[in-house]
Amino acid sequence: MTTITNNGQSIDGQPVRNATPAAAAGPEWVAEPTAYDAILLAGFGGPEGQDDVIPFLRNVTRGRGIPEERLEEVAHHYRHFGGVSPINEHNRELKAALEAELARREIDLPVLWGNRNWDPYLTDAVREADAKGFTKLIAIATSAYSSYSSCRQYREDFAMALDDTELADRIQIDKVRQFFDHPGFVQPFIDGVRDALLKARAEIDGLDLATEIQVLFSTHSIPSTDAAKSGPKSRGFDGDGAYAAQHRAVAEVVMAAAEAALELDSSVSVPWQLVFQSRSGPPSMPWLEPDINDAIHALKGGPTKAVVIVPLGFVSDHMEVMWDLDNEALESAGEEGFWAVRTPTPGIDPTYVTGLVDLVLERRDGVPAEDRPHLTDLGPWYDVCRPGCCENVRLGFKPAVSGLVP
Ligand SMILES: CC1=C(CCC(=O)O)c2cc3nc(cc4[nH]c(cc5[nH]c(cc1n2)c(C)c5CCC(=O)O)c(CCC(=O)O)c4C)C(CCC(=O)O)=C3C
Ligand SMILES: [Fe+2]
Repeated sequence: MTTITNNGQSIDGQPVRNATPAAAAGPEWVAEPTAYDAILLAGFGGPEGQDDVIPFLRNVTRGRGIPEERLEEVAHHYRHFGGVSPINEHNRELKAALEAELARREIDLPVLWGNRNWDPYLTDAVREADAKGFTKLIAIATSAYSSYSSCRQYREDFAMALDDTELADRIQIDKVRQFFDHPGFVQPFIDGVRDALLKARAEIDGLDLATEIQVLFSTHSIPSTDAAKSGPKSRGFDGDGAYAAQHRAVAEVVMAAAEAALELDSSVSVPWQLVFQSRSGPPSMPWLEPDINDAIHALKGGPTKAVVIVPLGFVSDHMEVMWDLDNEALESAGEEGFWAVRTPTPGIDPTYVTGLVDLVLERRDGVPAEDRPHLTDLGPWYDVCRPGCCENVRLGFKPAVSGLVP
């Protein structure tokens, strides 16, 4: 078994990204305690009928140079499910679960919900906040890692919503830290990998966990230029930036915990790799690789009999999980004759929901860094993003909230 590293050791043949551990990154990244009026649950948004599909895709891809063929392909994924993404329903359920958890803990914070790309929009949530007299919002974005698409774009869209509603001088939106290594987010993945390994061992006679199974941690591919810019410059991430380093560090933690739960001999480590999915953009533009399907086909001819697919980059079973994993990746595994399962996303797992409430409270109360739960050396992540953190070189500078002003 390997340990979490920041110091250039190799993890299962994958290069390790050098970076300053959070503890050494300076004390200034914990924000002052703040008396918030409400929580803003910020979702991606998705279509809820055939007529929504094209307008939704236009919203997502505005100004992004996504080829027309890719849009048609993605529209087909949605059409296959009646034009409905389950993501809005997931966020309704998450909102209800957060409200129940807040009530249980007697915390008086209403939850407002708004999406980046579909109704209800962030502008609706901001107007609702104003109508109710709320001026200080703490946002939870349904996205755990650092990158343009998974962090900064939410912050830019908050700024845009405040601009569009002309409420920027009345309403403040802060955002909880990226929670990739918060135990509430990680525990459901640990449980899922443990259960999958137990199932594989029970169903495949004489399975050798040290050689005959591969755990594939899958996340959304992003353009390599976005990956390189993910995380603050001062932390010194190289290569594919904080985005890749965070996923690798979390995967390490998940594997170590799952192996411990199976009481494997300490000499046995279960093979795993980080893979990417759902690439778009023109073929000429480099995105993070390997693609999950290529990675599965590459296992052909080796000792692998079984694959465990872990949707590490996602918080719920939305379209990227239902189509790209449950449809395509499981089919790729079938083509190679591999036994395969896909493990759950956090969804509304009570551990995850409790963790999200804890993330809000640590901001409200200004909990010091040393008391903040985190499972990797890379965290606990920043309350307030640094200038240039997760910037998008293709789209250029756009104003964002919840960060230091350059
Ligand atoms: C890192 C990341 C996450 C994880 C973090 C997070 O969750 O925020 C994520 C989530 C999601 N992505 C989603 C859907 C789409 N993403 C697209 C396009 C893109 N995603 C990107 C990155 C990410 N995406 C990028 C770099 C692009 C290229 C265009 C651009 O630079 O923006 C496109 C356009 C067509 C296409 O190119 O595929 C669609 C339709 C849905 C909703 C699913 C549903 O409806 O159930 C969800 C949760
Ligand atoms: Fe996406």
